[in-house]
Amino acid sequence: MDLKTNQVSPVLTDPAPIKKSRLGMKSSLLQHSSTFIMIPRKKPGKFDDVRSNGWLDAMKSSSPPQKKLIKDFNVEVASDDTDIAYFSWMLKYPSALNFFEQITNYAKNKKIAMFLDYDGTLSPIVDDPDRALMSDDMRSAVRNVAKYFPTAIISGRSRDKVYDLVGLTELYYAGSHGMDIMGPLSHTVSDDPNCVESNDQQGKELNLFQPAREFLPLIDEVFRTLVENTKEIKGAKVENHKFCVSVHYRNVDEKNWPVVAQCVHDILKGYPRLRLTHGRKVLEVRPVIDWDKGKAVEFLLESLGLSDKNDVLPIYIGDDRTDEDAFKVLQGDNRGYGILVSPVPKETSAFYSLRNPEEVMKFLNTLVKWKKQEEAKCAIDSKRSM
Ligand SMILES: O=P(O)(O)OC[C@H]1O[C@H](O[C@H]2O[C@H](CO)[C@@H](O)[C@H](O)[C@H]2O)[C@H](O)[C@@H](O)[C@@H]1O
Repeated sequence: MDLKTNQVSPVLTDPAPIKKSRLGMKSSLLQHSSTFIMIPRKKPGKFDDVRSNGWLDAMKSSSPPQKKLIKDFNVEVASDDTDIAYFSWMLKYPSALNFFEQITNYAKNKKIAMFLDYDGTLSPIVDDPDRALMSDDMRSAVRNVAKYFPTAIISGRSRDKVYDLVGLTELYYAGSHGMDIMGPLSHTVSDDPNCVESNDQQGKELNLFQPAREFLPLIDEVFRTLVENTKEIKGAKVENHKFCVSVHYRNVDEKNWPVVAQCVHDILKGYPRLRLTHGRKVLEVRPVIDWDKGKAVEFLLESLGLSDKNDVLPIYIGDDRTDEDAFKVLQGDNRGYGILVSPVPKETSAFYSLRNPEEVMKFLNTLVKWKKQEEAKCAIDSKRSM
């Protein structure tokens, strides 16, 4: 198939709706009663495309500001209006730490499956994506969680990159927003032509699922074009994540954000089979296929033999817009818990919240401690009944 010349609409932007003219009409000829009023057509401005399609608004709102927390006797004190807004938002999305008992009451006699995003969830957000390292303490928290619950990392980064950063063999990894999954061997999913048997670094047999395989040459081509066309924009950085491309503008002067947006927009016009989504100060170019982090969660649950079961509780922890697809999947039919990591109020389909990666670590450690206690109780009970 010629992936460049398909009829699909050129770009789907993620968060912001396409703005029509105030009257919802595209034409500059507005009909009024039976007469026509001529409105002079405005000369197109340099960045009209990215202004009118909402990209710039989405870019401006794409990452919460960093805020200092005041601590007083271990109690966070509302320092300003932002804190008050956060606390009232938490009434709708309570802290998974404060509501830990409710979570474990529900999880009793259920099998928890843990899904974790990487950036902003396991590692703090930093200026240089290559320096987004997770702490050793976080690594050991994730390792312990994986001892007790099937655990997968689902990241926007390439699978290899996220594996290098996490470095744990006990987990499953899905890169490129779920378009590159190394999951358990399973007969129910292996019939799909995009699924092949493979081996991980340790030689363990696994299933490799890559639903956007045919897009590889196209992604590579667009990556090289983006690198070339953004090279004059100070601070812009382009990453190749195999099945998607990230264009970072975190380190670009805000006055040049329209230049970044327009550049990506112009390139995408030539690739109708690719689309744009927004992440935290990053524009993400990916194939127009019906696949996202939510679909990856469903795929992994199926591969693990944990799909459609009442005694399974999937938990997904993530911080970004792309994680919302996974939250929605868990929200549907009350299947499981999405936990949004955010220090500021955000519209979300998650059920609970955590403020930052430190709280994520605390949550994971508390979960492991609870599980150990449950197992110890079970062991005592079964001894008594012998
Ligand atoms: O799905 P994720 O694992 O959360 O990956 C999403 C993107 O994460 C990285 O970018 C983000 O984190 C960087 C490091 O803290 C930060 O500099 C950047 O502004 C954030 O957008 C990664 O570099 C992207 O390619 C991922 O798509």
